[in-house]
Amino acid sequence: MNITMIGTGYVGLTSGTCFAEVGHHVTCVDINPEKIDMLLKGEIPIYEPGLADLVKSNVDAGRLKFTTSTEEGVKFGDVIFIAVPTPPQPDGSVDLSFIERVAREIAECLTPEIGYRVIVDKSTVPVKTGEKVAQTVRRYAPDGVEFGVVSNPEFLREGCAVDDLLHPDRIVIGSNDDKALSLMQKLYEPFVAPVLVTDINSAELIKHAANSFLALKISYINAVANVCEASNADVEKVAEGIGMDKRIGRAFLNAGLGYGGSCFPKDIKAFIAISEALGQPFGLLKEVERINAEQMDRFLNKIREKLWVFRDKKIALWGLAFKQNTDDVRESVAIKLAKRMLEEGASLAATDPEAIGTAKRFGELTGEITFSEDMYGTLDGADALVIATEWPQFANADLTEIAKRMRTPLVFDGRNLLDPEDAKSAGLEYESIGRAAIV
Ligand SMILES: NC(=O)c1ccc[n+]([C@@H]2O[C@H](COP(=O)([O-])OP(=O)(O)OC[C@H]3O[C@@H](n4cnc5c(N)ncnc54)[C@H](O)[C@@H]3O)[C@@H](O)[C@H]2O)c1
Ligand SMILES: O=c1ccn([C@@H]2O[C@H](COP(=O)(O)OP(=O)(O)O[C@H]3O[C@H](CO)[C@@H](O)[C@H](O)[C@H]3O)[C@@H](O)[C@H]2O)c(=O)[nH]1
Repeated sequence: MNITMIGTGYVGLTSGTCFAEVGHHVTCVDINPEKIDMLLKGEIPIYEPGLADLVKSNVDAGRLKFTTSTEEGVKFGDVIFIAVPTPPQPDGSVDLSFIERVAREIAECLTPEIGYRVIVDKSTVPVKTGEKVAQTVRRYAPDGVEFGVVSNPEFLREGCAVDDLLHPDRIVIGSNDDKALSLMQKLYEPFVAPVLVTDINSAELIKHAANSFLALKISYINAVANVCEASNADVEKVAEGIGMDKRIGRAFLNAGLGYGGSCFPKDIKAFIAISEALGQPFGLLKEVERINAEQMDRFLNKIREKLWVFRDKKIALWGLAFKQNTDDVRESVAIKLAKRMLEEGASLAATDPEAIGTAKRFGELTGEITFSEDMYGTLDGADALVIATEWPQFANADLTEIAKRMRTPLVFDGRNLLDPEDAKSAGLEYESIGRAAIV
């Protein structure tokens, strides 16, 4: 089938490429000419394992194209996906202006001669957005145009997006239009995954409810971690023990500095705002947010207790990305932590396997900070090492080398990557989350 992806950001590029990979013909549209120029030159604007090769092979096979023209995209795709940003407004509610604009732009390019089009929302949007999209397209399109509107939320995780897209746990398709639903089922035929068909409102709600539940699991284990610390228990063992119950599962029970990234913080805020607007305040999610914010304060207190003051201390910071296997620093807890330590007068030597460039461009880190690709180099003369992102390189670090390089071998592990006994044997004074400190 012919597919158009409007918005060639993280979701548009990865999912457009995967649709091409399973045999569809895909045109990716973006209003950012620099991004499209890069892609036309064979450069990939984001770091995502496996993506560069997949883009290249599908471009070479003639199944994947890039353009800045929405009109070209609307003429091309029987199915037109919307994958544009849905950022938060200051009050937490969702800014839907990008979606509204795309709905108008699609409408203005539709003609009765083009034939039936399915307009699919892949962006994360509040329940009832599909109804608004349908109204907007109807209002701005010429008479006689035929279209259906679908919600098809995206569940990919950054860092393993290609695998998540090619082998999803489930595909959710929501629409009140039977013709649109049958085209969507045909589109997803090459994927081996259960397909859940719902009405459009339920599909939209599934996305916010799923992300909120995952964030709830993270805050839950972080709250448990605090109880573990107070009782000399080990949160890793507790997570294993509760996770072995199939009804609970071990995934998303990694205690740490809390969740960040471009999705969870904004989507939890959005779901709180949506529920409130519908007259159903969701206090539980406010508590999830509170616990998440508190994790950072608790961790900083832990460092403060040992260092006494941050001023004039050299701290090695391992991690800038919001999680492993990505160069994305949007809403990164590591960046927030770095800002707090810089504000208190520490000097930082930061490293990250992929996110140094994005962190520099992000521009939020000002003060005494240097960046280095050499993770051991950041330790020379350091008063403390702070681990903020769960990269495997950090988990597999040479502990003796860490101890050798530092001025005082104090390690604060915000992602529980190291083994406390191994750290102790290597001569490190080691603090982590929800595990008794080993001195
Ligand atoms: N990043 C993720 O992991 C992820 C996963 C699932 C869902 N989502 C959701 O998907 C949506 C997109 O997220 P993202 O991370 O891909 O965003 P992004 O910022 O990486 O990309 C969005 C792209 O849309 C383009 N754009 C904006 N207006 C446009 C227009 N009128 N026409 C054409 N292009 C336009 C921008 O230039 C940008 O390249 C959001 O709603 C997000 O919540 C994101
Ligand atoms: O046990 C865990 C798991 C994750 N995290 C943190 O949670 C955040 C989000 O991680 P993850 O969910 O893996 O990354 P995202 O790429 O943001 O993916 C989430 O957000 C996407 C956008 O909506 C959804 O599509 C995905 O299903 C959903 O997992 C990161 O800061 C992680 O460090 C933890 O602290 N503990």
